[in-house]
This record gives sequence, structure tokens and C-alpha cells, in this order.
Amino acid sequence: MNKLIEFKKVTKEYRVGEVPIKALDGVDFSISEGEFVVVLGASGAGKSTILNIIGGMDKATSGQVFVGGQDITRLNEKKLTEYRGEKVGFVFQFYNLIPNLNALENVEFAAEVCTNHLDARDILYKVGLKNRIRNFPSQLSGGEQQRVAIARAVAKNPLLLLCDEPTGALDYVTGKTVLKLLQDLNKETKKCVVLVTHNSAIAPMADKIIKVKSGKIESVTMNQNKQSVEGIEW
Ligand SMILES: Nc1ncnc2c1ncn2[C@@H]1O[C@H](COP(=O)(O)OP(=O)(O)OP(=O)(O)O)[C@@H](O)[C@H]1O
Repeated sequence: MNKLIEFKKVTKEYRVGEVPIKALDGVDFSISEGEFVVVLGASGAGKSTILNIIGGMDKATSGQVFVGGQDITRLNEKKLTEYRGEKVGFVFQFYNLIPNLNALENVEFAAEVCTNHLDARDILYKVGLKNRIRNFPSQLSGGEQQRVAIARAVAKNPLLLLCDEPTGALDYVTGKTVLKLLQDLNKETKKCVVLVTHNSAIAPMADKIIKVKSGKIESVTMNQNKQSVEGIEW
């Protein structure tokens, strides 16, 4: 399979006052097209930093980050903003929907600026919100709001979908339905999904598991026994 993402000797240093914090310390890994990847690690390990660098929301201090063949560490601010807008779909723990737009408008608003965007209504139907498209975020449950957020990310028709603790604010059952949705979308659309979590029980649903510890890669494992979300419990 073709490589979609490649980290080469990536470091990220934050400086708070005099003290440098090494969030990433020589990180190497690659992700192939179509893979469902779980990035696993304890709080503070550097998971979100990896995701934010892939998504062009944060910049590596050193090293190279290839996405779709281009080194995104070399992009200027304008190109990086374009990259973020066109190529990356984000799903966060808290859904970050615009409160005064309904579900359909939230998805349209994000998608319409993208060249190859998909039909907002079609995607909302696909995520199971056919009867909710005129509802405002305050009129939707947490799980439904996360579905809108996923639809918003997918409707951009991005190169990859980045999810940071997407079930973190949801109860067990709702969290599982959101994971199932992400797994189904990955299967159907063949889009690469990178999901960050501290919950190791989620790992069996991945094609590849990247374990992060104290800013370093602890292991990268291909999962020989990939499971559907229904079969996973925690
Ligand atoms: N903007 C920042 N300024 C300073 N330090 C930061 C900043 N962002 C992250 N860090 C530090 O970098 C390290 C890695 O943080 P990161 O958010 O990537 O961890 P994480 O694995 O995603 O943790 P969590 O599961 O708690 O979200 C932590 O020590 C964190 O305190």
C-alpha cells in the first residue's frame, strides 16, 4: 500500500518561560492509504501533538512530515491553511459545532469552501441524521452532535480524517456507535482514519496501532486480528 503519512525524526518543543518541554522526541512512523490507525498513550504522551502536526494545526520543531508526498513542514502559513482546509477532516472530543447554525448548515458551512466537497445532506443521511438535519446543536444529544461533527469532516472529502478522543465525552453505548460509524466510513470510503485515544480497549479495531510514551514511539504494530466495534468491550 502507498504511504500517505510519514514522520521522519520529528521533534516538537514547547517553551514555557525558561523551561523547554519536549512533547515529541525523534518520532518516526508511517501510515498507509486507507488504514485505520489508533494512536495510543497515556495523558501527556504526545498523542494530540502528533495529530495536530499531521493536521497542520501545529508545526514540528525539527524533522520532516510527509502527507500525500509533500513535506508539510516546508509549507508557508498560506499553503498550510489551504492544506488544513482542503485535505484534513477533524473530529474533536467536544464537537465544536456552531450553535446558531442547524446540523445541515454546520456541515454545509465547512464543506462548501472545499473544491471536491460532497453533498452535506447525503452525508448527514449516511451518519443516521435524516430526521435531525434542521435541529440546532442544543437540540441534539452528544452522540448526535458528534455525528454532525463527523459529517462535517467527511463532507469536505478530505484526504484523511483525524479524530482526537472522539468518544471522550460520550457514554459507553453512544461512544461505540460513533466508533462503528468511523469504522464503517473507513471501510466504505477507504479514507485513512487516525484516531487518538488513551483507551487501549479501542486498539483492536485498528489496522495499525502506534503506541506513544513520553514523546517517543514505543511500538508500531500491524493488527493481525482486526475486530469490528461490536466485538469490543471495555
Ligand atoms: N501549547 C503547549 N505549550 C506547552 N506545553 C504543551 C503544549 N501543548 C502540549 N504541551 C505538552 O506536551 C506534552 C504532550 O502533550 P499532548 O497534548 O500531545 O499529550 P496527549 O498524549 O495528547 O495527552 P492527553 O491524552 O492528556 O490529551 C505534554 O507534556 C503537554 O503538557
